Amino acid sequence: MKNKAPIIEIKNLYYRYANEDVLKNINLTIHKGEFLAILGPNGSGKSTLIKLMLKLLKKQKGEILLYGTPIEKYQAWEKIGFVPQKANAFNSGFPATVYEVVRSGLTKKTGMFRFFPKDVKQRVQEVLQAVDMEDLIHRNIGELSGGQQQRVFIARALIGEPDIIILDEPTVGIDRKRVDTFVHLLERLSKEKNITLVMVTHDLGTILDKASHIAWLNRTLHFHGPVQDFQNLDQTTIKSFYQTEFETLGEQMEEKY
Ligand SMILES: Nc1ncnc2c1ncn2[C@@H]1O[C@H](COP(=O)(O)OP(=O)(O)OP(=O)(O)O)[C@@H](O)[C@H]1O
Repeated sequence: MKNKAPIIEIKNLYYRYANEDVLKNINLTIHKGEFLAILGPNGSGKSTLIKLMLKLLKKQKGEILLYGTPIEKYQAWEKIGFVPQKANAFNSGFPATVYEVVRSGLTKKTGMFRFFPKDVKQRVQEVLQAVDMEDLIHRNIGELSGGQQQRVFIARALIGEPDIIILDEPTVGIDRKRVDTFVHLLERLSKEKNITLVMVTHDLGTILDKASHIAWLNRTLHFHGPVQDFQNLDQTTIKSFYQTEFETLGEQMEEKY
């Protein structure tokens, strides 16, 4: 990854909730165009790390640089799209159409006022097309399946023309086959639009042939590197990541858990 610009740099990062150390000495650099999957057991600090990168939590100790700027001073949030955990949890009566949900991704911050209303409609159609959802533009969001709702949220993130999209477990509650299609869509966006992706996931089997890099977190960062290097790790090393709950890597790759 020579000559690729660092987009997110995390240096000596620690985080503590009231009486629990959750992140310890995290050092991680994410470069332009990477598709990074963040993996780790429940409660290992994955969501906390993502929230710190997005300034949804205030940094306590260590450094976070976004495009080379310390996060405290960073302003260009329109470059960073976010798809939160359980975005796909609308009930069928939720009173918003797919069009409205996607349009709501255009905020003052993302430069909505650059667009005339006619152009907004066109932009919504374009991003829905990118996720193969343009036919459902007038449907109510709550009437869609979990996988379809997640695609709408990707479109919502895309409408601000982000440089990077951060996703927190976007595939929870979606069946295996649809997860594969969804992750394939992300991979395509990453390649075609050169969008950097950071995705927290439990779907190791699905992610291994799609992501470019893996970060294995369990309060500390046990591994960070290209996916091929992760696949070449020996089983004793991988076992130490899981601590207690361990199956062979082969089983992990075959089974969704
Ligand atoms: N707001 C909070 N206040 C106190 N403790 C919290 C808070 N949010 C998370 N925690 C604790 O911090 C630890 C890490 O949580 P976090 O959500 O970052 O883990 P995670 O790896 O994303 O977990 P999961 O895979 O289950 O979503 C957990 O023990 C959790 O209980």
